[in-house]
Amino acid sequence: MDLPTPDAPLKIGTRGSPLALAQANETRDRLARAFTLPSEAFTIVVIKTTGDRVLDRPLKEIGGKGLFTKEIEEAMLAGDIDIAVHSMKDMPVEQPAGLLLDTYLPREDPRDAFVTLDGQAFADLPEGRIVGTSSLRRRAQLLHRRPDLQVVEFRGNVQTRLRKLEDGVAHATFLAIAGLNRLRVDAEVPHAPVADDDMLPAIAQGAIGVERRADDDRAGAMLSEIHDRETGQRLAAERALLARLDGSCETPIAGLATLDGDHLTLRGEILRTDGSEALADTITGAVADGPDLGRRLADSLLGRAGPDFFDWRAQA
Ligand SMILES: NCc1[nH]cc(CCC(=O)O)c1CC(=O)O
Repeated sequence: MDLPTPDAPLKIGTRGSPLALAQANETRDRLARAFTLPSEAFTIVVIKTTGDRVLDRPLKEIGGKGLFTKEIEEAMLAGDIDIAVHSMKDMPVEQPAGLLLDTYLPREDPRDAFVTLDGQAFADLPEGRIVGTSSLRRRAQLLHRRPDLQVVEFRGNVQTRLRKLEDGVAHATFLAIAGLNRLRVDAEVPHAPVADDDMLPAIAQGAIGVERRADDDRAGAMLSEIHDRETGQRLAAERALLARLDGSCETPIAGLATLDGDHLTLRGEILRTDGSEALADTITGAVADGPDLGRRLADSLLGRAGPDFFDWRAQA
């Protein structure tokens, strides 16, 4: 294998947000360590995506899959970059022809963080308060558990959201703990972890995936050295559940797989967008059967839901 050098570096494509850059840097550092290469043997190429351009509108209005990935995947197919680093929870279950997404870094804490100016717990939020979130899943879970709360649209990076809390736009918001940890702001942002029993996270939350061209053997060989097998096993089950439910990151679906030796437990939840109804179920089996467990859990949820449950299907 011809390893990359500072003169012929491996090009790592990523969005330019602080979290995306942290994830790209982590990928570069893991590759450099695995092959004892200097970090100059890699270059990080920032690519602006449609999703980055339209920050003023709710994501669900813009619609369409691959909002944050299209330009990056085109650059990879064109050979302008060699690999691309993604938050797996934002990734569609299928990739464009010619691309593979089967390398995962060790997963961070998958739970959500409840963020308020004083770091209080979710359970202590007084009645009638305003919560800011742009996630359909968090909105639906919140309204289902706490119909007294008011939910307002909330976007932007961590600093923007904290400023909105200070300005009184909302009393609380939710962020993925993984994001806070990877940005190394977990000490500065007052937050309390939300137990996954109280609020099941998004499918693949906390996991970073690395995509490559299917015919790029060098990238394939290099990525196999940094792949985390257990994260791959958990995501295989979770993403099979998502695929069968026909969801995207903008639908109220939650799911989390955990491993105990050869044993896998997969929990899933689907909700009506307005939170009026939630269905949850758990399935357990052999780790090797993860994708099948995901499909079976989806079928059991779909069977209980009935045809009119899925008002979100029309939302793309
Ligand atoms: N949809 C945005 C997004 N995509 C991944 C993360 C956090 C990191 C992760 O889940 O890996 C976030 C922000 C958030 O939900 O707080």
